[in-house]
Amino acid sequence: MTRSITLPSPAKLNLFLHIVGRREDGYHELETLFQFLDYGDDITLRLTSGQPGIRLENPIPGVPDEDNLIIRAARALATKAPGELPGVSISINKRLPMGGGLGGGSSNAATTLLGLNRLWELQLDLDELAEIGLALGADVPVFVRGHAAFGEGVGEKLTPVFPPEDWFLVLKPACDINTGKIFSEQGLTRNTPKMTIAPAFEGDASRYRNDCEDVVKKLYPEVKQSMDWLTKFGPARLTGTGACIFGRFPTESAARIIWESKPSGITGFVAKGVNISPLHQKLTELE
Ligand SMILES: C[C@@](CO)(OP(=O)(O)O)[C@H](O)COP(=O)(O)OP(=O)(O)OC[C@H]1O[C@@H](n2ccc(N)nc2=O)[C@H](O)[C@@H]1O
Ligand SMILES: Nc1ncnc2c1ncn2[C@@H]1O[C@H](COP(=O)(O)OP(=O)(O)O)[C@@H](O)[C@H]1O
Repeated sequence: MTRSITLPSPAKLNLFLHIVGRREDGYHELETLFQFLDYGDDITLRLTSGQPGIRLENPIPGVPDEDNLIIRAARALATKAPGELPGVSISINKRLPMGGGLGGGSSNAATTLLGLNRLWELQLDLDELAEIGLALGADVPVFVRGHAAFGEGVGEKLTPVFPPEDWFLVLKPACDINTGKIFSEQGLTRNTPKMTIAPAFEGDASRYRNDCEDVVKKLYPEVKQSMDWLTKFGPARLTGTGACIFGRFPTESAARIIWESKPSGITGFVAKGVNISPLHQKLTELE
């Protein structure tokens, strides 16, 4: 039996994000293109047979353990086990900014689900894990399935796509944005027409956008400033409901040159877009 495993928990970008309607429960219906980045957190899961229970060795400041998506995912998975499970000790090396629109919490949940499914030898398939994930957050299923995808509904209806694996400069303006606040804004565009076919790529900037961008720029001048700066070098876009923005580049060095000239006070990183999640790449290597 494997006793310990360290797995990546990558970021996602919403290469575009359209709001095409609203459900009766108030949730917004989206059309979005998800691609992963080869950059993110790492999670180590270690079985502790003599010591039952689920423990997080390094809690995330500001996130109580009961709310932490790692713990919530582990507990949700444990309810699917037929009998007694060995205990597990979990630690996280957090690199992704929280509340940045990079899906860090959702990715952590997916990595925990897939990792513990293997360590606990539960043999749940991806459909079952995606269903457990969806109850934790709308972005969890795409991380569970691990392929770049056109997402519909709240993001749970996924069609695999193959956008080009370009390089991205991701900037994190110095503000925290609450997803619920953006979706409750009056001025938000909620009536973008639905697409008839799943687009494989968002190359044509005039057709694809992020519908949250105008509202976010108005409410958070930090985002507008970063966007104005990045736009000098090419098209820039918001991911999710922000706060992170990104620019696309054909090579790593092209992205790094711009990164090195960034104004002081902005954090961020350079990473490659990938269509197979680094989590799934690692799990395949371990087979
Ligand atoms: C917008 C997206 C796009 O990938 O990413 P992020 O910016 O969070 O990374 C996601 O759909 C985020 O989904 P999820 O992570 O489940 O959102 P939550 O933070 O739980 O949502 C907080 C609140 O926002 C509103 N909400 C969220 C998603 C949605 N499709 N419609 C909504 O109206 C709901 O009021 C919800 O209670
Ligand atoms: N393991 C986790 N990592 C990050 N955030 C978490 C985690 N568990 C719960 N959260 C909560 O989820 C919120 C959204 O975080 P995150 O998923 O990183 O951003 P976003 O949804 O904007 O992409 C955080 O502000 C935090 O309160």
